[in-house]
Order: sequence, then C-alpha cells, then structure tokens
Amino acid sequence: MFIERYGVRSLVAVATKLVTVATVFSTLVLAKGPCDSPIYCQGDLLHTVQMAKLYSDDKTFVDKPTLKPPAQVLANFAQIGGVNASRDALVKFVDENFGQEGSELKLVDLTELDANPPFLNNVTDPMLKAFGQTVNGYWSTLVREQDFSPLCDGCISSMLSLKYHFVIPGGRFREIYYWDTYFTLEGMLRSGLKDLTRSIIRDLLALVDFHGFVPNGARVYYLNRSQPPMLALMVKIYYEHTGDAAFVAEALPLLEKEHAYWQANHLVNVTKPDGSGTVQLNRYIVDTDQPRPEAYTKDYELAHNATTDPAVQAAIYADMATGAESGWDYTTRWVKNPSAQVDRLLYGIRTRQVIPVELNAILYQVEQALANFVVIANNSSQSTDYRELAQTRRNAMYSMFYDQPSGLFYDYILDERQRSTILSPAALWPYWSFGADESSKSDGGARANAAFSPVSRILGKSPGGFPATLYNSGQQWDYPSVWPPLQYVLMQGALNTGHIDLATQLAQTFVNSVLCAWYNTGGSILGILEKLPNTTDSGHIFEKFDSTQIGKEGGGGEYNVQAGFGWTNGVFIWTLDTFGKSLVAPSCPGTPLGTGAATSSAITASTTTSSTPAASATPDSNSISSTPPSVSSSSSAPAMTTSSSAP
Ligand SMILES: OC[C@H]1O[C@H](O[C@H]2O[C@H](CO)[C@@H](O)[C@H](O)[C@H]2O)[C@H](O)[C@@H](O)[C@@H]1O
Repeated sequence: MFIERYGVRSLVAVATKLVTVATVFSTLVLAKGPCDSPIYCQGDLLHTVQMAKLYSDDKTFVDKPTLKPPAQVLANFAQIGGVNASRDALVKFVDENFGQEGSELKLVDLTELDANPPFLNNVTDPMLKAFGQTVNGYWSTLVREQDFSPLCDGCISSMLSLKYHFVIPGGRFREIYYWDTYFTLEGMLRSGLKDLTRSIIRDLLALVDFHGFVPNGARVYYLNRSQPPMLALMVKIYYEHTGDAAFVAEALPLLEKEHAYWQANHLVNVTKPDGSGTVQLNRYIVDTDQPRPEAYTKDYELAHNATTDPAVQAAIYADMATGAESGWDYTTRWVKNPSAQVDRLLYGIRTRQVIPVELNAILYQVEQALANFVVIANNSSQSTDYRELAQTRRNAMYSMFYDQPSGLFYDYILDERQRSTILSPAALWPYWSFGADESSKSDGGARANAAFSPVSRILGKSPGGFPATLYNSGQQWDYPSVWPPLQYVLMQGALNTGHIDLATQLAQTFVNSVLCAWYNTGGSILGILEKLPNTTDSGHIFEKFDSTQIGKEGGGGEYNVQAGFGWTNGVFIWTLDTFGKSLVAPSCPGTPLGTGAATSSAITASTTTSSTPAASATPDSNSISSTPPSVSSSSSAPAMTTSSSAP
C-alpha cells in the first residue's frame, strides 16, 4: 500500500531516516562518547569505518570533512548496508562522502615575524645562531586559519571553529593542542609574534567561554577531555613579554572559569599518610565508555584483547582517554604493573587512580598566576584568595607526594594508598613551580641537591636527553623518549634551585639533539652548514627524540613520530635565548659536523649518515626493579632513585 502510493524511493528514504534517528538515539542514550556526532564521535558509522582500517592512522578518517550534509552521509551509510557493508563499499562510501583532511585550513602570511629577533643576540656560536634563525623562520609553516568556505552547504567538519590565526604542532596534528601551545608560545614570543600570541590565547579563552574548558585539541572528538591546564601560564608569559595589563584583565574571568572547572570536575579527597585528616588534590579523569575516535582501533583492540567484560572494557576506554588528557599518552606511570610484558602493559591502565604530581604543580602555578592577575587587573571585587589556594595545594603536595630523603615528588596511587616509585621529570616539576620555596630553602638546598643528583647521573648516560621514564615499555612517554616540554621543565627547575651547570648541560644536550636530528634528515644552512649527501629531505624538527643517541628521533606509542614541530621549536628558541652564550654547536655522530668538515664546502660525496655509532644499550624495563627504597636499572641504563617508602 505504502509502496503503491509513494514508491520504493520513498520507502528507502523513510527507512534510512529511521536508521539515522535510531543511530542518533542509541548513541545518545547508551554511549558516553566525546560528543553526539554519529560520524565523528560514536556510533555504527564510526565503528564500522574505523574497524575496516582504511587508513594506517585512525586520525585520518575523523579529520575528514563531509562532502554531504550529515543526514545524507548517514543515509548513504545505511544504503551500503551499514555495519554489514563490505570493505570495498566502505572505501567507495568514504571517497564519495568525505573530503581531504585539512581542507578547511589555510596557511597564513606571517607579516609580524621578525627575521632577526633579539634572542639571536644572546647566541654566541655562529652555527647555533644561524640555526636559531632557521627555526625562527619555521613559524610560518605552522600557523593556520580556518576557511570553511570550501565545504558544501550543510556539510560538517570535526574542527572546532576558531576566530583567529592559531598554531599547530605539525604533521598529523592539524589543529591547535592545549598544552603544546604553552611551550610553543615560549618560542613565538621570542620571535616577536606578540599579536599572534594574544590571538592564539584569545582563541583558547573563547573555547573556555563556550565549552567551559580548553579541550585536548580543537576537534569535536576531543570534547570530553582537556589537557594539562596551562592557559593562565600562557597569559603570564605573554604579560611578561608585553606588560599588557588590559589583556590580563580581559582574560581573568575566563581563566577563573577554567580554574573552577578543574576544581569542580577533577578534584579528589585523599587521606593524609599520617591519618591526620584529608587533603584535596587534582587528577585527570574522563567520563567515557567509548574508544577515542582518533585512535579507535587501538582502544577497541586493547579493550577486547584485555577482557570480555564490557564493564572492564568501558573502564579501559575511560582510562585511555584519561591518559590522553594527561598529555602523557602513554606511560608506565599510568599502569598497574610497569614491569608487565610490553604488549600487555596497557591492560593494566588505571590513570584515574593516579594523582599526578605535575597536574598539581601546574595548578599551583595557575593559582599563583591568578593571584597576581587579580592585582594586575586591579580587580577589587575578587573574592577568591588564589594565593591561599596555592599555599594549601603546596602543603597537600608535600603531604602526599614528597619523599624527603630523595627530595623528589612521586605520584600518589589512590587504590594502593601509597606513592608510586616511578621516576620521571614530573617528580621534579615542583622545583619549577615552587621556585625559591621557603621549605626547600630551609635545609640550605640539600633536598633540591638530592633531587637533581639523579638528573645529573642519568643525563650523563643519556646523550640524546633526559628520558620520560626509565621503563623501556614501547610507549612514547617512557624510555628512551626525550620530550621537549620535559627538558624545559627540568631546565627551569634546575635554574630555580641554582643548578646552573646542570641546567646548561640539559640545554646543550637538547640543542645537540634538535640540530643533529635536523641535519641528519637533510637540513642545511647556506654558507654555514652543508647538506649531508644522500639526504633527500630538507631537515626535520621532531616532536620527540631518543635519549640513547644524539640526533635520533623518538618512537614508540600509537602513531609514527611527527615532524613540524611546535613545542620543539618553542623550547629550542627559549633554550637559545636562556643559555645561548654558553652553548656550542654539536658534533653529530657519524657525520662531518663537529669535525670541521661540515662547515666548509669540503664535504665529500662519500660522506653518509649511515655510520652513526651504536646506541648505548637499552635497559630492559623488566629488569628495573620497582622495589623501594632504591631502584637500579640494568647495568647499561642510568641508575634511578625512587621513593624510599610509602607514606
Ligand atoms: O592520536 C593519539 C593522541 O595524540 C595526541 O597526543 C600526542 O600529541 C599531542 C600533540 O603534540 C601532545 O599534546 C600529546 O602530549 C602527545 O602524546 C593527542 O593529544 C591525544 O589526545 C591523542 O589521543
């Protein structure tokens, strides 16, 4: 009767509408994904396309804008059989319904960029000065604006819309990332990009205004989590470079809103080790029962290999998303058994059980900054005493994290009711945050000396930089990865506590890694540094490095190492500005650089990059005991000290 009256096409149309409604309804009612989108955040279409593994990187699909309005895309998906569609049909479907990832972005002409910024005057070595100028020029490759006009009427993209120009990390990271931006801006401000910095901060403030927090990155699939909350610290460094009090006043209400978000959603009460009461500290925590859309197959397979229990699978999804919120995705810090077999390590993920040192160290800095901003903005109506909040937090951090014998701060594990024993740069973050803290001064700096002594020892055996942890787990935030933001934190902490030689050694090691990795991948500077023969690229600035070798990019984790790279450029420029008078050009192992040959035109065609010396032996994570009071690594790895005993 229906067919006679309205025809087959109408029946198909009604059926597909029902499928669409059912999909949307079931995802809304049953699942807690990062957003409601049945394309980018959760549901059958996302599941089916991602599980078909059409791309080597799951992020590719969710970064594609649609070529048709979403209802049409969902109807087309239903028409090819929905969850039962063949792989060939899915390939065709994605081709016909989705556009090129990144097609809603445009490069920006950086007229504000100073080609000879003043930080170069602080660099003595001619090659480092020239390389600093090269890195300075790379900002123009990383700044973008959005242009949704190529999208058809009613079409959608997973990008969160941003009003101003913004900076991206680079490579697969085509959107702004929250905590990356702090480290990136440390460089951009020194490159004279002050107006751009203000605009970027305004974009992040607008996200707080609209969403209540800064998402992990500017994509809808990141809407259920944030990242290390460093926005107030961005305003702080912007103010230090500009003295722009009006902007501080403009930003303050939204910075307070963000602070309130972290206090409302990420706070946990914990009993003090001596039983004398409770303290409140913050943790990362994400409420989801779905795989991360941009890493869908990784999460799904992890959860299904680990267990058949749907409740445990959901918990794994939440702990994986929480790990991503921490910015350390992933590390042994977040797992139950750091010595587990590498391919099973994440079965024991329990990020929500960890109260991380660095999150609280950051929030301490945020609270101190807010207290200062209240004064700068002359805000007499202010009722919250941020200075007091900071003081309370610092006391709580000493109660829960501080290991007096070593002077180090260790994560607190809620379900074990004890401190972790894993050493990482996070254990030293408070030395950046607290500065010349009264409690660390009271012992004449002995505790800080104790704390930095393993840094010195480990760095002495780590030619490529200080690793994220000493567990060689295959995860990217573990050994042997060297992350620029973590080198920055260690340098800041060492400077704050008077360990100038160590800070300079960290700086030199970092500069060596960045320059050599770039040179090894074809970087050259006209008249100063000749391109290595047999290199076809023109030099990569990597997101991470390898501690075992000078000039080797990092690896591990769930995606290939990326180049660009926002925070590396930022920390590099900050390092040159801060230590440039003491730094020298590196010798890059296995290359003419350092032998004198690379700086002239005398490099012969027979020189190759292939002869880099063997890396220092990699410690086996399983050989690292985690038993207090002290943990030593395998003989070839740097020794590490751990928390002496649980509180
Ligand atoms: O796609 C996998 C994960 O990728 C991001 O994490 C890594 O890159 C970010 C950008 O440089 C960086 O902020 C983060 O610390 C890195 O681990 C992303 O942030 C994750 O949410 C995402 O799942």
